[in-house]
Amino acid sequence: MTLTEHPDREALTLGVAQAITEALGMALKVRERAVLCLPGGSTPVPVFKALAAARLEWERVIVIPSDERWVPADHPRSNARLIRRNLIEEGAGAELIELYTEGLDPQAGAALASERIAPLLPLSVLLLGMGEDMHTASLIPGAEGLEAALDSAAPPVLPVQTAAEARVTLTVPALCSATEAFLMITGPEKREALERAAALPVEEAPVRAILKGLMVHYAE
Ligand SMILES: O=C1O[C@H](COP(=O)(O)O)[C@@H](O)[C@H](O)[C@H]1O
Repeated sequence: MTLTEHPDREALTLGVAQAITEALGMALKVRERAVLCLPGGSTPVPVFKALAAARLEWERVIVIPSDERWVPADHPRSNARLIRRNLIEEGAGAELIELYTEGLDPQAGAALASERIAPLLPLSVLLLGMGEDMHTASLIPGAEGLEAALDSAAPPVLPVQTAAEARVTLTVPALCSATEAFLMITGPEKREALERAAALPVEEAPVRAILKGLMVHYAE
């Protein structure tokens, strides 16, 4: 893991967007279609908007969410909706592959999402966020299904259940397939949490599972 500290959040946004643009450009030189995996949450939204202005062959890029709440595509908590509104509809003409399927429960939905995602692996570029509880994607401490999603033989997508809601998440082997992987965090609480994670069991600090080779970008 490497950590780049940016002077402020604007510099962080520009730095992460530039790093992703360069990584996607490299991927498009060696693959017909590049696969970009993006998180939900509030932190990456400015990056999505900055990326939308990047001069890339977006029609050759496939975007997938790193995880999803089990809610319809137009729900305010949908990560796919967040990506669609702030990246695709802002000008990046990429194809968005959703993890959610209407009419299926999370178990069946995750199995179908695995079938959609498996042929797209390895990921070309991965951007992740992290919560102060050291969760990343929907690898959430204490969630039902976490152990299975951490397993190195897991399928690409699995369901996880928290006390609050049902979710699906890309699993550790799918996330770790990425050629270039970035983690974007803001605020001293998240930085301290990331530092603490290295000494904790992975079940308590799931972000640990993806730290190898990860490029962390941080601003206060
Ligand atoms: O629940 C989620 O939270 C994390 C972190 O979100 P943030 O608002 O603290 O940036 C996010 O990375 C993940 O994709 C999302 O589903």
